Parts: sequence; structure tokens; C-alpha cells
Amino acid sequence: MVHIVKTNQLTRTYGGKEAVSNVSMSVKQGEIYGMLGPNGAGKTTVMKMITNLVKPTAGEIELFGERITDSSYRHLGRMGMIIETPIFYDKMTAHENLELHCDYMGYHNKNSIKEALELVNLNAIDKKPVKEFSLGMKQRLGIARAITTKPELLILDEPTNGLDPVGIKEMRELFSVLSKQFGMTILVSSHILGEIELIADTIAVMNGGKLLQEVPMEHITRQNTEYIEITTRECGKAAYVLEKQFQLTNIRVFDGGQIRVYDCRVAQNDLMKALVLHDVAIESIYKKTGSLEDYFLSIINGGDVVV
Ligand SMILES: Nc1ncnc2c1ncn2[C@@H]1O[C@H](COP(=O)(O)OP(=O)(O)OP(=O)(O)O)[C@@H](O)[C@H]1O
Repeated sequence: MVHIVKTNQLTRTYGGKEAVSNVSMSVKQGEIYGMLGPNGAGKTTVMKMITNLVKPTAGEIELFGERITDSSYRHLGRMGMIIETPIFYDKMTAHENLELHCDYMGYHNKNSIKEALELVNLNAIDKKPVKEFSLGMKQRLGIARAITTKPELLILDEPTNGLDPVGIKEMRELFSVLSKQFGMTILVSSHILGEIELIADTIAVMNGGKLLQEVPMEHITRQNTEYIEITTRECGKAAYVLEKQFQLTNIRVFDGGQIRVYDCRVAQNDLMKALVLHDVAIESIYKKTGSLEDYFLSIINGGDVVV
């Protein structure tokens, strides 16, 4: 398996506070990798370190199989990015802005500008200067600029900001096309699960600077939305018993005295018997089905994973 991005214990501090804390992530070639997390989770800072806009305080980054250093700028030619709000020369048209970008990047296939503008549906807007564009149009132009040079890796920080629901759907379709037809690897962030769950091959959940989970989408869609919830005052003991007895790999313990077992191979009855046998007093035990949203919220909001 070829990894296009790999970080090891990546950390960045600002004024002694960790904005990104020991993040080790791997983005595989050709996949869409979605970073999910609330505002302030550290997603932008990770992307800035990968694109050499911010230097890591500690840790390493490998891009295209090579460890990057402070002076590694040549990888940037193989990448397209939108980080924070894209800025343009606002008296120029979309086409002129992209021409300038291609000149700057030393990329001389001028046909690619037309193709990029077509892909984001801006080809018909020929004469308008960018200052007359809506926020959504500017966002789409940002994506066009990121893809004109046919990058192998596309890094998009909250690319659907400012888009309406139709625009968001168009972007999702565009990302699928770029990934499937052009073989681009895409690293995209969002604070809204619905925007990435339909397209991401892997989801990385971040909060408070930490990578809480990196998981292939196919592993979570069914198995993690069904769970058995046990309420008990002896959560620690109960989790220990269940883990030992059934070799469970995905149990979450919540502060309020709840345990969730996201592994429905084991019958509810067998879980109950094992707990009773070990003198764990159970207040209730239920099988529940949550949405994917609930699952991710439970990772973000608490619950230590006992693995
Ligand atoms: N230049 C900076 N100086 C000081 N603190 C910073 C700086 N950049 C980021 N931070 C802090 O680091 C933390 C992570 O910010 P970051 O922008 O990476 O999060 P995010 O997940 O991308 O959120 P958002 O979607 O709001 O940008 C925040 O607490 C932020 O205030």
C-alpha cells in the first residue's frame, strides 16, 4: 500500500498550548481522506504543516514516500490546495487568475484551465471580474485553481464553506470524479459529517488537537451504529470482564455510568450472564441503533475507548 501522506507524532504548539498533539495519520494513494472535527480541533494546522505553511514543533511528515524538511518545497508542485479563504486578483476574470497561477507554478498546459473551469461549472462566466463573484463562486474558483495543474494530492480545508446545498452536492460529485477518473488523492476537512461521509474512504476524527480515530468508512457504516448499552455503577470492572471474556475490541465507557459494546457478534444475553457471574450489578441493558452522527459525536464528546 502506497501512502501519499504519512505523519508521525506531529505536534504544533502556540504559546505553550498544543494546537496539534501527536498526530500520526496515513493517507493512501487514490483515496479520499476526510478529517472530521469541530472548529478549533486542529485540522487546519495539520494541513498547514503538510503544505509547509507552518513548521511542526515536533514530529515528522512524509509526502510521496519522502520525509520532508524545512526546505522541501518541490513537493508543493505535486499538490493543489485550498487552505482558509482563497484570495484572488479581484479585477481579473476567473480565466486570467488561473493563467497567472499556471505561470507561477511553471505549468504550461493552457487547456487545463478550460477543463478546470468546466469541472467547477464556471466556464460560462467569461467576462466577469472575480470581485463580482459570490462567496460560493469564489470557493469553486479556488477548487479550479487547486486542480488546474493536475496535482497528485489535493488538500482542501473546509471546501464547502459558503456553498448552498446544491453547491455542496456538486462539490461532492466533483471530488468523486477527481478521485476516480483522475486518480487524485484527496485530503479534505469538514466539521459536518454529512459532507464527507458519502465520499470519504477513510475518516479521521479530531478534537482538541488529537487524532481520536482513523477508520476506513467500510468498517464503521454498519458495525458501529449498532451497540448494546449497559448501565452499571461498576463500569471499570464491567469493561474489564467483558473485554477479557469475549475479546471485545470496541467498548466505550461513558462518565455517566454507561458502557457501549459496538460489537454485535456477542449476544446481549451472554454479556449479561458474564457480568452477573462476576457480581457486576446491572441497572439496565439494551440493544440500540444510533446514527453515524451519534457514533462520531460519541468519539468527539467523550467515552474512553477500551481496546
Ligand atoms: N497562528 C496561531 N496562533 C495561535 N493559536 C493558533 C494559531 N493557529 C491556530 N491556533 C489555535 O490552534 C487550535 C487549532 O486551530 P485550527 O485552525 O487548526 O483548528 P481547525 O480544526 O482547523 O478549526 P477551524 O475549522 O475553526 O479552522 C485553535 O485553538 C486555534 O486557536
